[in-house]
Amino acid sequence: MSNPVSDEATAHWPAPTVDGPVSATVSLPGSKSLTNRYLVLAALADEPSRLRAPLRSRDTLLMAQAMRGLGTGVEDAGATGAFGADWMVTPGELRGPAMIDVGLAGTVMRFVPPVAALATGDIAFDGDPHARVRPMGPIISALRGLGVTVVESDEGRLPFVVRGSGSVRGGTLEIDASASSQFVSALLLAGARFEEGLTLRHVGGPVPSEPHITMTVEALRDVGVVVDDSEPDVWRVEPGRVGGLDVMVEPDLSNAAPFLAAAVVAGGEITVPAWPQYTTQAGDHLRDLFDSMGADVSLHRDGLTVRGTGELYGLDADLSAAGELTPTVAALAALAETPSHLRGIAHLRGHETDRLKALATEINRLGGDVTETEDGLIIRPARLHGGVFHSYADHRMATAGAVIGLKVPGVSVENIGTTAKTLPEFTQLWERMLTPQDGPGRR
Ligand SMILES: O=C(O)C1=C[C@@H](OP(=O)(O)O)[C@@H](O)[C@H](O)C1
Ligand SMILES: C=C(OP(=O)(O)O)C(=O)O
Repeated sequence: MSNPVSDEATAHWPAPTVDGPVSATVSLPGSKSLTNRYLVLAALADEPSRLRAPLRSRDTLLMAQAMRGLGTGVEDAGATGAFGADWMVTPGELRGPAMIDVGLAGTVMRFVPPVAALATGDIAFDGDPHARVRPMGPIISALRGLGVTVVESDEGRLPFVVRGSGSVRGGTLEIDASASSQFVSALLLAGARFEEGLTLRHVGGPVPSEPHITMTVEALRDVGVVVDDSEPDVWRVEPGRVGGLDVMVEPDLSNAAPFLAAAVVAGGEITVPAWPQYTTQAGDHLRDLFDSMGADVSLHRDGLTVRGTGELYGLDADLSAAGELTPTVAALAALAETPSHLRGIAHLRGHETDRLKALATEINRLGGDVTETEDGLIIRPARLHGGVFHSYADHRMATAGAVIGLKVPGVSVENIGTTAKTLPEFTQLWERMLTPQDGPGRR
C-alpha cells in the first residue's frame, strides 16, 4: 500500500519566524470532510454528479480512487479554477474485487467499507502503518450485525476484507461511537441503499465531533435521502433512492486554523475569503476560540478576518465538538500568557497519531509545560526554545509546529510534506502569507 516518502518526509523544514504584524488574504482549497462525503454519495446515487472546487489532497484522491475501484467514474471536467477542475462522478454498478488503499484517512477507512458491502466480490482494505492502529472495530461489528461478512486477521483493525454480496439487509443496529463520529457517518451515508434502511442507536460515552454528524445528515438530505435525527443518539435513514449533486465545495475551515492563528501570534490580520455564513464544518468554531484567546474576529461578506490584538490568553475549553482544531489551539496555548485546559478530547488518541501524547511531547521538547490528562491537555506558560518538532505523519501536528515557529526562532518541522494529507500547498501558502508584499517578511 502506498505510503508516500518524499525528501520532505525526512528533511526538516525551517519554520519561518515573523517579527512584525502579518497582513494577508489566504484562499484555501475545499473541505476534506465535504469532498469525501460528496464522493461517497455521488457513487451511491442513481445519476451523475458534479463536484465544483473539490479538494485534491491525499485523503480525497484516495477516496476518488476507492470509488473508481468499486466501479464509479470520477473524472476532471470543465475549466480549471484556482483549485483545479471540477469532478464529474458517474455512478456504476458497485463491484469488486478491489484493493482499497485508505492511506491514513479516517474518512476512507470508515466510509468505504459500508459501500463495499453493497458491491459484489472481495474488497480488501489496508493503509499506512499507523492506519492499522486506528479504531475500526465498531464499523466491522456493525457490518456483521447487518449480515455482511468481514474477514480480518487482527480483530477490529485493518487490514480486512469485506465480502460483498451485492446487497445489505439493513435494519436496526446499536453502535458505540464514542471513539469516532465517523462510525455513525459511515453507516448513515450508505443507509438509504440498505434494503430496510437503517436505524442506528449509539450506546456508550458521548459521541465526539457532533458537527460532522450534522454535516452527514445535511449532505444526505441534499441528495433526497430522508433522515430522522430528532432523538438524541438515534438516527433513522429511510431506504430509497440517492439523487445526484451539483455542488460547490466550501473551503476547508479546519485548514484555515494555522493561517488565522498567525495573526493571533504576530498581530496584524489574516482574511480567509469565502467563509460561509452558515456551515456544518467544525472549523467554524475557530471564531469563538480565537475570540476567547484575545483576537478580534469578524465574519463579513468577503470572508473571515482575524486581527491580532497583541494579547494572547490561554483558555479552558471543551473541544469535543471540534477536536481536529486541537493542534492549532494547543500551539497557541503554548505561546499564551495564561494557562489553558483543553478537555473532552480523549478520542484524539485514535486520530492520525495519539495527538494528546504527541502535542505534549513536542511542545515540552521545545521547553514547554504541558501535562496530558485522561481526556485532554493542561498547557502552562513557558519560555520556548528552538528544536525539531516531530509530525508523527500527522498533518495537523506539522502545521502546529509552523505556528509555534512563527514566534520561536530555530523550530524545524520534521516531515512537513505530511500536510499533503489535506493541504498539499501548505508551505507555499504559508510562505506567501509571510512574504514582504503581503506582510512584514520573514527572517
Ligand atoms: O467525518 C469527518 O469528516 C471527520 C470527523 C471527525 O472525526 P472524529 O469524530 O474521529 O474526531 C474529524 O476529527 C475528522 O477530521 C473528520
Ligand atoms: C482526524 C482527522 O482526520 P481523519 O479524517 O483521518 O480522521 C483530521 O483531519 O484532523
